[in-house]
Amino acid sequence: MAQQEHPAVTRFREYLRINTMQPKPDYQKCVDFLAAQATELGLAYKVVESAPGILNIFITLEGTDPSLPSILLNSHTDVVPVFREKWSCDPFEAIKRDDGYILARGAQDMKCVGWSYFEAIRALLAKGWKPKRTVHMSFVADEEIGGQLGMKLLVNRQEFKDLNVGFALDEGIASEKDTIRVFYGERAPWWVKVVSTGQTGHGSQLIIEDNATLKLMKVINKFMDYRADQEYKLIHGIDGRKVELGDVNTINLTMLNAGVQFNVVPQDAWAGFDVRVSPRTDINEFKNMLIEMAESEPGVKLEFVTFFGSNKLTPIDDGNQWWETVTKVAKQHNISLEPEIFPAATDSRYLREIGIPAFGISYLKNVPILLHDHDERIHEDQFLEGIPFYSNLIEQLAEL
Ligand SMILES: CSCC[C@H](NC=O)C(=O)O
Ligand SMILES: [Zn+2]
Ligand SMILES: [Zn+2]
Repeated sequence: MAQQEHPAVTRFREYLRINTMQPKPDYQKCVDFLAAQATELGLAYKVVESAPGILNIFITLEGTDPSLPSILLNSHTDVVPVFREKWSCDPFEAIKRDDGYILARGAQDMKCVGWSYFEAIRALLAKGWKPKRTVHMSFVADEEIGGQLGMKLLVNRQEFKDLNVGFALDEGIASEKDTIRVFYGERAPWWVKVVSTGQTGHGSQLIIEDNATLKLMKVINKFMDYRADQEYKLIHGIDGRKVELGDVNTINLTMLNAGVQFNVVPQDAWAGFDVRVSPRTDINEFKNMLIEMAESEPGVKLEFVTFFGSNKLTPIDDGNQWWETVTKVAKQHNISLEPEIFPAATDSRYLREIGIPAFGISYLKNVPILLHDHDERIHEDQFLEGIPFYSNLIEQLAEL
Protein backbone atom coordinates (compact mmCIF):
# COMPACT_ATOMS: atom_id res chain seq x y z
CA MET A 1 0.00 0.00 0.00
CA ALA A 2 1.23 3.48 -0.81
CA GLN A 3 2.44 5.37 2.23
CA GLN A 4 0.24 8.20 3.46
CA GLU A 5 1.63 11.56 2.42
CA HIS A 6 2.82 13.84 5.20
CA PRO A 7 0.16 16.54 5.65
CA ALA A 8 2.82 19.26 5.41
CA VAL A 9 3.68 17.99 1.94
CA THR A 10 0.00 17.92 0.96
CA ARG A 11 -0.43 21.54 2.04
CA PHE A 12 2.78 22.57 0.29
CA ARG A 13 1.52 21.01 -2.95
CA GLU A 14 -1.75 22.90 -2.55
CA TYR A 15 0.21 26.14 -2.34
CA LEU A 16 2.23 25.18 -5.43
CA ARG A 17 -0.98 24.64 -7.39
CA ILE A 18 -1.98 28.30 -7.13
CA ASN A 19 -0.98 29.83 -10.40
CA THR A 20 0.98 32.92 -9.44
CA MET A 21 2.95 33.02 -12.66
CA GLN A 22 4.08 36.36 -14.04
CA PRO A 23 2.84 38.36 -15.85
CA LYS A 24 -0.65 37.49 -14.53
CA PRO A 25 -0.29 36.01 -11.05
CA ASP A 26 -3.52 35.04 -9.28
CA TYR A 27 -2.75 37.04 -6.15
CA GLN A 28 -6.34 36.95 -4.96
CA LYS A 29 -6.43 33.17 -4.81
CA CYS A 30 -3.01 33.17 -3.21
CA VAL A 31 -3.80 35.52 -0.33
CA ASP A 32 -7.17 33.82 0.21
CA PHE A 33 -5.36 30.52 0.62
CA LEU A 34 -2.74 31.97 2.96
CA ALA A 35 -5.37 33.82 5.00
CA ALA A 36 -7.34 30.59 5.44
CA GLN A 37 -4.20 28.75 6.53
CA ALA A 38 -3.37 31.52 9.00
CA THR A 39 -6.87 31.38 10.44
CA GLU A 40 -6.54 27.63 10.87
CA LEU A 41 -3.49 28.27 13.04
CA GLY A 42 -5.23 31.05 14.93
CA LEU A 43 -2.88 33.69 13.54
CA ALA A 44 -3.85 37.26 12.76
CA TYR A 45 -3.19 38.55 9.27
CA LYS A 46 -3.38 41.70 7.21
CA VAL A 47 -3.74 41.89 3.44
CA VAL A 48 -1.97 44.90 1.96
CA GLU A 49 -2.58 46.05 -1.59
CA SER A 50 0.71 47.75 -2.45
CA ALA A 51 -0.58 48.81 -5.91
CA PRO A 52 -3.88 48.08 -7.67
CA GLY A 53 -4.30 44.29 -7.70
CA ILE A 54 -0.89 43.67 -6.13
CA LEU A 55 -1.80 41.73 -2.99
CA ASN A 56 0.54 40.92 -0.13
CA ILE A 57 -0.21 39.36 3.22
CA PHE A 58 1.42 39.75 6.65
CA ILE A 59 0.73 36.97 9.14
CA THR A 60 1.60 37.58 12.76
CA LEU A 61 2.42 35.57 15.84
CA GLU A 62 2.70 38.03 18.67
CA GLY A 63 5.61 37.73 21.09
CA THR A 64 5.54 37.95 24.86
CA ASP A 65 7.57 41.16 24.54
CA PRO A 66 6.06 42.97 21.54
CA SER A 67 8.16 46.04 22.27
CA LEU A 68 11.24 44.22 20.90
CA PRO A 69 11.98 44.47 17.18
CA SER A 70 10.37 41.55 15.38
CA ILE A 71 11.57 38.69 13.19
CA LEU A 72 10.32 38.80 9.61
CA LEU A 73 10.08 35.60 7.57
CA ASN A 74 9.79 36.90 4.05
CA SER A 75 8.94 35.06 0.85
CA HIS A 76 7.57 36.08 -2.51
CA THR A 77 4.50 34.41 -3.93
CA ASP A 78 4.95 35.16 -7.63
CA VAL A 79 6.86 32.80 -9.91
CA VAL A 80 8.46 33.16 -13.32
CA PRO A 81 6.91 32.01 -16.62
CA VAL A 82 7.49 28.52 -18.03
CA PHE A 83 8.27 27.04 -21.42
CA ARG A 84 5.40 24.57 -21.15
CA GLU A 85 6.65 22.27 -23.94
CA LYS A 86 9.92 21.76 -22.06
CA TRP A 87 8.19 20.51 -18.94
CA SER A 88 7.40 16.84 -18.43
CA CYS A 89 4.16 17.76 -16.64
CA ASP A 90 1.80 20.63 -15.88
CA PRO A 91 3.89 23.13 -13.85
CA PHE A 92 0.87 23.99 -11.68
CA GLU A 93 -0.32 20.49 -10.92
CA ALA A 94 2.47 19.85 -8.41
CA ILE A 95 2.60 16.16 -9.23
CA LYS A 96 4.76 13.92 -7.08
CA ARG A 97 6.80 11.43 -9.05
CA ASP A 98 7.36 7.88 -7.84
CA ASP A 99 10.85 8.91 -6.75
CA GLY A 100 9.39 11.50 -4.36
CA TYR A 101 10.17 14.62 -6.38
CA ILE A 102 7.48 17.28 -6.50
CA LEU A 103 7.51 19.16 -9.79
CA ALA A 104 6.13 22.67 -9.95
CA ARG A 105 7.05 26.20 -10.87
CA GLY A 106 8.03 27.76 -7.57
CA ALA A 107 9.14 24.45 -5.99
CA GLN A 108 12.60 25.96 -5.39
CA ASP A 109 11.97 29.65 -6.03
CA MET A 110 10.55 30.12 -3.51
CA LYS A 111 7.30 28.59 -2.40
CA CYS A 112 9.29 25.85 -0.63
CA VAL A 113 10.78 28.48 1.67
CA GLY A 114 7.50 30.32 2.33
CA TRP A 115 5.79 27.06 3.07
CA SER A 116 8.59 25.82 5.31
CA TYR A 117 8.11 28.93 7.45
CA PHE A 118 4.43 28.09 7.72
CA GLU A 119 5.03 24.48 8.72
CA ALA A 120 7.79 25.51 11.12
CA ILE A 121 5.42 27.92 12.87
CA ARG A 122 2.74 25.22 12.91
CA ALA A 123 5.16 22.80 14.60
CA LEU A 124 6.22 25.42 17.15
CA LEU A 125 2.62 26.29 17.99
CA ALA A 126 1.80 22.60 18.39
CA LYS A 127 4.29 22.36 21.23
CA GLY A 128 2.76 25.41 22.89
CA TRP A 129 5.56 27.80 21.97
CA LYS A 130 5.28 31.49 22.72
CA PRO A 131 8.06 33.57 21.17
CA LYS A 132 9.67 36.43 23.02
CA ARG A 133 9.91 38.59 19.89
CA THR A 134 6.93 38.89 17.59
CA VAL A 135 7.31 36.80 14.45
CA HIS A 136 5.77 37.90 11.15
CA MET A 137 5.53 36.01 7.90
CA SER A 138 5.27 38.22 4.84
CA PHE A 139 4.14 36.71 1.57
CA VAL A 140 4.78 39.38 -1.00
CA ALA A 141 4.00 39.98 -4.66
CA ASP A 142 5.94 41.24 -7.66
CA GLU A 143 9.46 40.12 -6.70
CA GLU A 144 10.19 38.31 -9.93
CA ILE A 145 9.81 41.48 -11.96
CA GLY A 146 11.82 43.66 -9.62
CA GLY A 147 9.50 44.34 -6.68
CA GLN A 148 8.79 47.90 -7.87
CA LEU A 149 5.11 47.44 -7.03
CA GLY A 150 5.78 45.03 -4.18
CA MET A 151 8.48 45.28 -1.53
CA LYS A 152 9.77 48.62 -2.80
CA LEU A 153 6.42 50.21 -1.95
CA LEU A 154 5.68 48.02 1.05
CA VAL A 155 8.70 49.15 3.06
CA ASN A 156 7.32 52.70 3.02
CA ARG A 157 3.82 51.72 4.12
CA GLN A 158 2.60 52.26 7.65
CA GLU A 159 1.50 48.60 7.79
CA PHE A 160 5.13 47.59 7.25
CA LYS A 161 6.51 50.12 9.71
CA ASP A 162 4.06 48.76 12.27
CA LEU A 163 5.77 45.37 11.97
CA ASN A 164 8.84 46.93 13.62
CA VAL A 165 11.19 44.48 11.91
CA GLY A 166 14.60 43.90 13.51
CA PHE A 167 15.81 41.02 11.37
CA ALA A 168 14.62 39.18 8.26
CA LEU A 169 15.02 35.83 6.57
CA ASP A 170 14.48 35.60 2.82
CA GLU A 171 15.33 33.36 -0.11
CA GLY A 172 18.66 31.84 -1.07
CA ILE A 173 19.66 29.49 -3.88
CA ALA A 174 20.02 25.71 -3.86
CA SER A 175 23.45 24.18 -3.38
CA GLU A 176 24.74 21.30 -5.46
CA LYS A 177 27.05 20.45 -2.59
CA ASP A 178 26.30 19.25 0.94
CA THR A 179 26.04 22.84 2.17
CA ILE A 180 23.47 25.50 2.81
CA ARG A 181 24.27 28.84 1.20
CA VAL A 182 23.64 31.96 3.25
CA PHE A 183 23.37 35.21 1.34
CA TYR A 184 24.29 38.27 3.38
CA GLY A 185 24.22 40.79 0.58
CA GLU A 186 23.54 41.06 -3.10
CA ARG A 187 24.68 42.85 -6.20
CA ALA A 188 22.82 46.00 -7.19
CA PRO A 189 20.79 45.28 -10.33
CA TRP A 190 20.82 47.91 -13.05
CA TRP A 191 19.22 47.85 -16.46
CA VAL A 192 21.02 50.31 -18.63
CA LYS A 193 20.22 51.62 -22.08
CA VAL A 194 22.89 53.19 -24.27
CA VAL A 195 21.33 55.34 -26.95
CA SER A 196 23.35 56.54 -29.90
CA THR A 197 22.21 59.08 -32.52
CA GLY A 198 23.96 60.04 -35.71
CA GLN A 199 23.72 60.94 -39.34
CA THR A 200 21.35 59.01 -41.57
CA GLY A 201 21.85 58.52 -45.31
CA HIS A 202 21.97 56.02 -48.13
CA GLY A 203 23.19 52.54 -47.18
CA SER A 204 25.66 52.55 -50.03
CA GLN A 205 27.68 55.44 -48.54
CA LEU A 206 30.47 55.33 -46.00
CA ILE A 207 29.23 57.62 -43.27
CA ILE A 208 32.27 57.68 -41.03
CA GLU A 209 32.07 60.82 -38.95
CA ASP A 210 28.79 60.55 -37.10
CA ASN A 211 27.51 57.01 -37.46
CA ALA A 212 25.05 55.88 -34.78
CA THR A 213 25.77 52.14 -34.99
CA LEU A 214 29.55 52.58 -35.18
CA LYS A 215 29.53 54.75 -32.06
CA LEU A 216 27.28 52.28 -30.30
CA MET A 217 29.62 49.44 -31.21
CA LYS A 218 32.57 51.34 -29.71
CA VAL A 219 30.68 51.64 -26.43
CA ILE A 220 29.64 47.99 -26.55
CA ASN A 221 33.29 47.02 -27.06
CA LYS A 222 34.40 49.10 -24.07
CA PHE A 223 31.74 47.44 -21.95
CA MET A 224 32.79 44.03 -23.21
CA ASP A 225 36.45 44.73 -22.38
CA TYR A 226 35.39 45.51 -18.84
CA ARG A 227 33.32 42.34 -18.83
CA ALA A 228 36.30 40.28 -19.96
CA ASP A 229 38.39 41.74 -17.16
CA GLN A 230 35.78 40.73 -14.58
CA GLU A 231 35.51 37.30 -16.15
CA TYR A 232 39.26 36.90 -15.77
CA LYS A 233 39.00 37.80 -12.09
CA LEU A 234 36.20 35.31 -11.60
CA ILE A 235 38.22 32.52 -13.17
CA HIS A 236 41.66 33.36 -11.74
CA GLY A 237 40.74 35.06 -8.46
CA ILE A 238 41.77 38.45 -7.10
CA ASP A 239 45.20 38.72 -5.40
CA GLY A 240 45.36 34.95 -5.09
CA ARG A 241 41.96 34.80 -3.44
CA LYS A 242 39.19 32.73 -5.00
CA VAL A 243 36.09 34.78 -5.78
CA GLU A 244 32.45 34.03 -6.58
CA LEU A 245 30.08 35.68 -9.00
CA GLY A 246 28.78 37.96 -6.24
CA ASP A 247 32.29 39.41 -5.81
CA VAL A 248 32.67 40.68 -9.37
CA ASN A 249 30.62 43.02 -11.57
CA THR A 250 28.89 41.74 -14.66
CA ILE A 251 27.71 43.48 -17.82
CA ASN A 252 25.58 41.50 -20.24
CA LEU A 253 24.41 42.81 -23.57
CA THR A 254 20.77 41.72 -23.51
CA MET A 255 19.08 43.95 -26.10
CA LEU A 256 20.05 45.47 -29.42
CA ASN A 257 18.00 47.70 -31.65
CA ALA A 258 18.61 49.75 -34.78
CA GLY A 259 17.48 50.26 -38.33
CA VAL A 260 14.40 50.71 -40.47
CA GLN A 261 15.47 49.38 -43.85
CA PHE A 262 18.54 47.66 -45.33
CA ASN A 263 19.64 50.62 -47.43
CA VAL A 264 19.08 53.31 -44.81
CA VAL A 265 21.87 54.15 -42.35
CA PRO A 266 20.14 54.23 -38.95
CA GLN A 267 19.76 57.56 -37.27
CA ASP A 268 19.32 55.92 -33.86
CA ALA A 269 20.66 52.74 -32.34
CA TRP A 270 20.46 51.47 -28.81
CA ALA A 271 21.73 48.62 -26.71
CA GLY A 272 20.37 47.31 -23.43
CA PHE A 273 22.57 45.85 -20.70
CA ASP A 274 21.94 43.90 -17.54
CA VAL A 275 24.52 45.20 -15.08
CA ARG A 276 25.17 43.82 -11.59
CA VAL A 277 27.34 45.71 -9.17
CA SER A 278 29.04 43.85 -6.36
CA PRO A 279 29.05 45.27 -2.82
CA ARG A 280 32.87 45.03 -3.17
CA THR A 281 32.70 47.93 -5.62
CA ASP A 282 32.10 51.59 -4.91
CA ILE A 283 28.73 52.08 -6.50
CA ASN A 284 29.16 55.76 -7.41
CA GLU A 285 32.60 55.27 -8.92
CA PHE A 286 31.24 52.43 -11.00
CA LYS A 287 28.27 54.47 -12.13
CA ASN A 288 30.52 57.32 -13.22
CA MET A 289 32.83 54.92 -15.03
CA LEU A 290 29.93 53.51 -17.08
CA ILE A 291 28.61 56.96 -17.95
CA GLU A 292 32.10 58.08 -18.93
CA MET A 293 32.63 55.00 -21.13
CA ALA A 294 29.36 55.62 -22.94
CA GLU A 295 29.13 59.38 -23.12
CA SER A 296 32.70 60.08 -24.20
CA GLU A 297 31.31 59.24 -27.64
CA PRO A 298 29.54 62.35 -29.01
CA GLY A 299 25.79 61.91 -29.39
CA VAL A 300 25.70 58.90 -27.07
CA LYS A 301 23.66 58.93 -23.86
CA LEU A 302 23.40 56.40 -21.07
CA GLU A 303 19.98 55.97 -19.46
CA PHE A 304 19.13 53.98 -16.36
CA VAL A 305 15.96 51.97 -16.89
CA THR A 306 16.36 50.67 -13.35
CA PHE A 307 18.91 51.89 -10.87
CA PHE A 308 19.56 50.71 -7.35
CA GLY A 309 21.99 52.88 -5.46
CA SER A 310 22.76 50.79 -2.43
CA ASN A 311 24.20 47.34 -1.83
CA LYS A 312 24.58 47.07 1.89
CA LEU A 313 25.89 43.91 3.49
CA THR A 314 24.47 42.31 6.62
CA PRO A 315 27.43 41.77 8.98
CA ILE A 316 28.57 38.18 9.46
CA ASP A 317 31.27 38.70 12.04
CA ASP A 318 31.47 37.24 15.52
CA GLY A 319 29.42 39.31 17.85
CA ASN A 320 26.60 39.77 15.39
CA GLN A 321 23.75 38.03 17.18
CA TRP A 322 21.81 37.13 14.02
CA TRP A 323 24.80 35.54 12.37
CA GLU A 324 25.85 33.77 15.57
CA THR A 325 22.38 32.27 15.89
CA VAL A 326 22.32 31.07 12.29
CA THR A 327 25.73 29.41 12.72
CA LYS A 328 24.72 27.88 16.06
CA VAL A 329 21.55 26.35 14.62
CA ALA A 330 23.44 25.08 11.59
CA LYS A 331 25.88 23.33 13.92
CA GLN A 332 23.04 21.73 15.83
CA HIS A 333 21.75 20.34 12.54
CA ASN A 334 25.19 19.32 11.30
CA ILE A 335 24.97 21.69 8.39
CA SER A 336 27.91 23.49 6.89
CA LEU A 337 27.13 27.03 5.80
CA GLU A 338 28.54 28.96 2.87
CA PRO A 339 28.24 32.71 3.26
CA GLU A 340 27.96 34.41 -0.12
CA ILE A 341 26.78 37.47 -2.00
CA PHE A 342 23.63 36.85 -4.01
CA PRO A 343 24.49 37.20 -7.70
CA ALA A 344 20.98 38.33 -8.71
CA ALA A 345 18.46 40.46 -6.83
CA THR A 346 15.85 39.65 -4.19
CA ASP A 347 13.53 41.72 -2.06
CA SER A 348 16.18 41.65 0.67
CA ARG A 349 17.86 44.62 -0.98
CA TYR A 350 14.90 46.83 -0.04
CA LEU A 351 15.16 45.59 3.54
CA ARG A 352 18.92 46.05 3.83
CA GLU A 353 18.61 49.48 2.24
CA ILE A 354 16.48 50.69 5.15
CA GLY A 355 18.85 49.11 7.66
CA ILE A 356 17.16 45.77 8.34
CA PRO A 357 19.72 42.95 8.56
CA ALA A 358 18.67 40.04 6.32
CA PHE A 359 19.94 36.60 5.35
CA GLY A 360 18.83 34.66 2.30
CA ILE A 361 18.56 30.96 3.08
CA SER A 362 16.78 28.25 1.10
CA TYR A 363 17.07 24.82 2.68
CA LEU A 364 18.14 23.06 -0.52
CA LYS A 365 21.36 21.05 -0.53
CA ASN A 366 22.74 18.30 -2.76
CA VAL A 367 20.28 19.26 -5.47
CA PRO A 368 20.50 20.66 -8.98
CA ILE A 369 19.92 24.41 -9.12
CA LEU A 370 16.59 24.70 -10.89
CA LEU A 371 15.30 28.18 -10.15
CA HIS A 372 13.64 29.61 -13.28
CA ASP A 373 14.44 26.31 -15.07
CA HIS A 374 12.31 23.57 -16.65
CA ASP A 375 10.97 20.80 -14.39
CA GLU A 376 11.75 22.81 -11.26
CA ARG A 377 11.49 20.37 -8.37
CA ILE A 378 12.18 19.50 -4.76
CA HIS A 379 12.19 16.11 -3.06
CA GLU A 380 9.49 15.70 -0.44
CA ASP A 381 12.03 14.35 2.07
CA GLN A 382 14.19 17.41 1.63
CA PHE A 383 11.22 19.69 2.13
CA LEU A 384 10.35 17.81 5.33
CA GLU A 385 13.97 17.87 6.50
CA GLY A 386 13.99 21.66 6.25
CA ILE A 387 11.06 22.19 8.61
CA PRO A 388 12.85 21.32 11.89
CA PHE A 389 15.80 23.43 10.74
CA TYR A 390 13.56 26.45 10.19
CA SER A 391 11.58 25.92 13.40
CA ASN A 392 14.76 25.67 15.43
CA LEU A 393 16.16 28.75 13.71
CA ILE A 394 12.97 30.79 14.14
CA GLU A 395 12.67 29.72 17.77
CA GLN A 396 16.20 30.83 18.59
CA LEU A 397 16.04 34.07 16.60
CA ALA A 398 12.84 35.04 18.39
CA GLU A 399 14.45 34.41 21.78
CA LEU A 400 17.30 36.89 21.26
C1 LIG B 1 16.01 44.95 -11.69
S1 LIG B 1 15.29 43.99 -10.49
C2 LIG B 1 15.39 42.36 -11.08
C3 LIG B 1 15.02 41.34 -10.08
C4 LIG B 1 15.26 39.95 -10.53
N1 LIG B 1 14.99 39.04 -9.46
C5 LIG B 1 14.88 37.70 -9.65
O1 LIG B 1 15.27 37.07 -10.61
C6 LIG B 1 16.67 39.82 -11.07
O2 LIG B 1 16.83 39.93 -12.29
O3 LIG B 1 17.63 39.59 -10.32
ZN1 LIG C 1 12.94 34.12 -5.81
ZN1 LIG D 1 13.25 34.03 -9.12
